Amino acid sequence: MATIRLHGNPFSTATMRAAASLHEKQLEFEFVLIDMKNGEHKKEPFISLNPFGQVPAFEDGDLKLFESRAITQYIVHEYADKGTQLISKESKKMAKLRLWLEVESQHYDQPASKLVWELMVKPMYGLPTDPAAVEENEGKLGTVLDFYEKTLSQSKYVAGECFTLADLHHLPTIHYLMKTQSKKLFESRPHVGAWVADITARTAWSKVLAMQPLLSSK
Ligand SMILES: N[C@@H](CCC(=O)N[C@@H](CS)C(=O)NCC(=O)O)C(=O)O
Repeated sequence: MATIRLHGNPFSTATMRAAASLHEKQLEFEFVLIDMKNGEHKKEPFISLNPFGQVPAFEDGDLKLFESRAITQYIVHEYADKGTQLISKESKKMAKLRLWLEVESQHYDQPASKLVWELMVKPMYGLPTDPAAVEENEGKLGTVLDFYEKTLSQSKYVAGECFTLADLHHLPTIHYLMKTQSKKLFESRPHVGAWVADITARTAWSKVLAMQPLLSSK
């Protein structure tokens, strides 16, 4: 098998998303650390892998990809017979799964990522949090999570009774938001809270988090 390489930073949500799919699929891969503090993501050789200068980038033999959700989709299709089955062969189940991949990227991710920025990243860099942005995005995320609560009262995972790629895509932002005041948005909705507890307890996810202290010296 050709060497799989994931280029990124272990603290980046998009890198964590791609890494989670590799660990769920029990694939061996080489992690190439991109030192973002020194702007390695804006220079060669990384910029040839992602012209937009954002982590992660990915290689599998002669295939080169960027955009974390495109990377995970490739991994789950190419390695469908390995590790956790994260997609479905049934077209109706797959349609629902695709719908939830869209819900995550088009409705959930924007307020969730803004809250991660305001409540986790800005304080780390000594920048002031904007309370108005927090209030606005907590409101937006709460509305989105009301729909999740309804869905998760009818099925264990967002796209049905099995953990899928649609659940996995949420993990990085949930991980950071559960360390902030915004965790109340998840915990105050009982089915959402149970889903968060379930998906964050996965072995593959603990392997993603284990990449952080090991590589945090750079
Ligand atoms: N949509 C992209 C987003 C990638 C992204 O925003 N990466 C961040 C780290 S999580 C980054 O590289 N930020 C540095 C920058 O934009 O200059 C993906 O999912 O891969």
